Amino acid sequence: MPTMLTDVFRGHPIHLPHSHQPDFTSLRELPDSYTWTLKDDLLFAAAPSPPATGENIPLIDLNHPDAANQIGCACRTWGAFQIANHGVPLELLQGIEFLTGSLFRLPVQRKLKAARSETGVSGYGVARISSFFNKQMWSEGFTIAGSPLNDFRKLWPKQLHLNYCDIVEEYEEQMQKLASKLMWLALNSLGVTEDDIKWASVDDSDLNWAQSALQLNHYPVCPQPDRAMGLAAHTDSTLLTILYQNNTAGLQVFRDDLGWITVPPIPGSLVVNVGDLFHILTNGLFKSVLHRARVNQTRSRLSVAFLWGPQSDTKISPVPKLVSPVGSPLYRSVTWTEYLRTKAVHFNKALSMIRNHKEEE
Ligand SMILES: O=C(O)CCC(=O)C(=O)O
Ligand SMILES: [Fe+2]
Repeated sequence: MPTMLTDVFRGHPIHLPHSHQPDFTSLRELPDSYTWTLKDDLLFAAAPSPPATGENIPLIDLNHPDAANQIGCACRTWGAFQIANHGVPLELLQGIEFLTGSLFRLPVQRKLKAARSETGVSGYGVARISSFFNKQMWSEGFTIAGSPLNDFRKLWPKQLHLNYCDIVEEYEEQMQKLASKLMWLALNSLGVTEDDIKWASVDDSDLNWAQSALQLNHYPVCPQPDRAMGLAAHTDSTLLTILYQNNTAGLQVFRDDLGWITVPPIPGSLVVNVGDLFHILTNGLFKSVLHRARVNQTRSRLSVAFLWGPQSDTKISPVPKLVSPVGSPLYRSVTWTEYLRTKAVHFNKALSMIRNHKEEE
C-alpha cells in the first residue's frame, strides 16, 4: 500500500518546544520567546524592497490569451504570481474564510481537542517548521489532510461541522481543477506536454494522480509586529500551492536581487507559489519561492494554503526534455513522501540533499 499523506511523519515525530498555544489575546507585550532577532533567522532582517522599484509578483488574468507564457515567465523569475478570473466562485472563497475565522475564534481549550499529534499531519497546532527555530511564531494553524470530519466534530459538536465539511470538500475540488490547469499552462510554456510526463494525465477529470492538503493559518493582532514572525521563511514542498489570503497584508516573497516583497491582497484573487517538487520537475527552471508571513498590530490575518502534489508513490524527476543534452539532471528522482521526510529532517536544505553532483555546490 502506498503511504498516504496522513502517514508521512509517522517515523518523524516533531518535538515542539511548547506543547500548546498561548492565548494570544491576553498578551500585551511580546514575550521573549516570541521576539525574533537576526540570530534566530538570518533572513529576518534581509533588506526590504527599495520603495522606488514598485516591483511585485505579477497579477495574471487567466482569460488572457497569453496567460500560459505569463505564468511561465512568473514561475522562472519569481516562483509566484497572483491570478484573477480563476473560475473559483467568490462565495466559496468567502465560505472558506468564514470557516477559518470561526475555527480560530473558538476557545483555546476547544481547539486543543483537535490538536495535531506529534506524528500526525491533520489537526490544530503550531507550524510544523517551528521545530527548526528557537523562537516561536505568532500564529496558529489547522491542517486538513483527508476528511476533516473527525476533527470538525470535536470542534463543533452540533450540526455545523457537516456544513463546514461540505465547504472544505467543494473548495478542494475546485482547487484541484485549478491547480492542474495551472500546472499544464506553466509546463506548456516550456514546451512540455502530456507525452513528457506519464504520471499526470490532462484528461483524468477525477485527478486521481494528484493529492492535496489544506493549511488554515491565523495570525492574531500582535503588540510588536516588527519584532515578531508570523511564519518563518520557507519554501513549500508541493508542486504548486494556491493561497487565499484575507484582506490583511502579511505574505512576503524573497528575491535575491530585491529582498522581501509584500504581496498585496487583491480581493477575489489567489496567490500561486511554485513548490520544491515543481522546481525539481522543471530541472530548476521554475523557482520554488522562499516566502514568509509577517504580522500586524491592528488587524488579524487569515490565509488558506491549498498544498498540492502527486500521489505518494509517484517518482518525480526532471523532465528529460528540460535537461541539456550534454548535462545531467540537477536532481535525482523522489516521491512526495520521500521529499517530505527529507524536509522534516533537513528543512530548507532538503533540495540540496537530493541534488546530483553535490560536490559542485
Ligand atoms: O499565510 C501566508 O500567507 C503563508 C502561508 C504559508 O506559506 C503556508 O501555509 O505554507
Ligand atoms: Fe508556505
